[in-house]
Amino acid sequence: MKNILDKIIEHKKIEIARCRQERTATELMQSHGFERNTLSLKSSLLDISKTGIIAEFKRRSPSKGIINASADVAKVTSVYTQYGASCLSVLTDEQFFGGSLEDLKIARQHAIPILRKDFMIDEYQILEARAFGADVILLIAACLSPRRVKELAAYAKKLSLEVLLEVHGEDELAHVCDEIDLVGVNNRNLKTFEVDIENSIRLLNILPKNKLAIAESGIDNVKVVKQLRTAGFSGFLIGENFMKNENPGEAFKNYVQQLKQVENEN
Ligand SMILES: O=C(O)c1ccccc1NCC(=O)[C@H](O)[C@H](O)COP(=O)(O)O
Repeated sequence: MKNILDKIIEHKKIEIARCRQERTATELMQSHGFERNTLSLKSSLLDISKTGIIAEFKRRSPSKGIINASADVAKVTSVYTQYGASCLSVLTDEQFFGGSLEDLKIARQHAIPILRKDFMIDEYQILEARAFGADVILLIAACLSPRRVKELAAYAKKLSLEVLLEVHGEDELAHVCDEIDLVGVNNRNLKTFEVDIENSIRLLNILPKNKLAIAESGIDNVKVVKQLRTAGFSGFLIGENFMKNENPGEAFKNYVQQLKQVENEN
C-alpha cells in the first residue's frame, strides 16, 4: 500500500510536468529572482543574536489536516523575522499543505534566509526556488537515492542555494555528500506520522561533524529547544506550534520570550 510520501511524490511528478508547460526553465532563469544575492542559512544560524529557530509557515499538513487556513503569510513572516527567527520555512506544496510559490514570493520581502519547504525531486523545482526568492532548498533522503541527492545538491550550489538534507534514521546518512550544507533530523516519521523528539538526540552523535545539525518537527516546549541546543543542534524547525494559533506571529513572539527565560536559567 502507498504511504503518504509515495502519494506526494507521485503527485509532484504530475505537478512538475504541468508547471514546465506553463513556465519554461529559461523563463525562470530570466526572472528577477535570479538577480538577487542569496542569504546564508549557515551564517544566520551562527549569529547568536538570533534564536536558531527556522520558523515555518504552513496552512495544513497530511498529519494534522487544516492547521490555520486564514493565516496571512506577509504578516506572520514579518513577525517571525522581527522577533529573531534565523530563517523562514515556507511550504510551497499546494495539494497537501495549502502553500504556493506565491507565498514564497511574498515572504521574500523580508531580509532573512528562506527555506523552500517542498518535496524536491527535479532540477526544475530548484530553478523555481531560486526564481521565487528561496535561499535554501530541502532534500528529503527518504524520497531520493544518494546519487540523486548529490546531483540535485550540486545543481542547487551552482545557483548559490544552500542545501538542507533531511534524514530520519541512520540508514539515510549514506545520502550525506560534500554538496550538502546542513543535515536535519526529522522527528516525524513521514511514512507513519509518529513524532519522537528522542530521534534527534539518538542520531546526533553519528551525524557528520562538519555540517550544522537541525532538529525538525514536533518541537513545542521551549525546554526541548534548550535541551537540543545543549546537545549540539544549531537549528530548530518549528511549524505547527506557531501556526495552530489564531495569531502565529504573536505565538512566536511569546515563545521567543519564554525561550530566552529558560536559556538564562541554570
Ligand atoms: O507534517 C506532516 O504531516 C508531513 C507529512 C508528510 C511529509 C511531511 C510532513 N511535514 C513536513 C515537516 O516535516 C514539518 O512541516 C516541519 O518539520 C515542521 O514540523 P512541525 O513543527 O511539527 O509542524
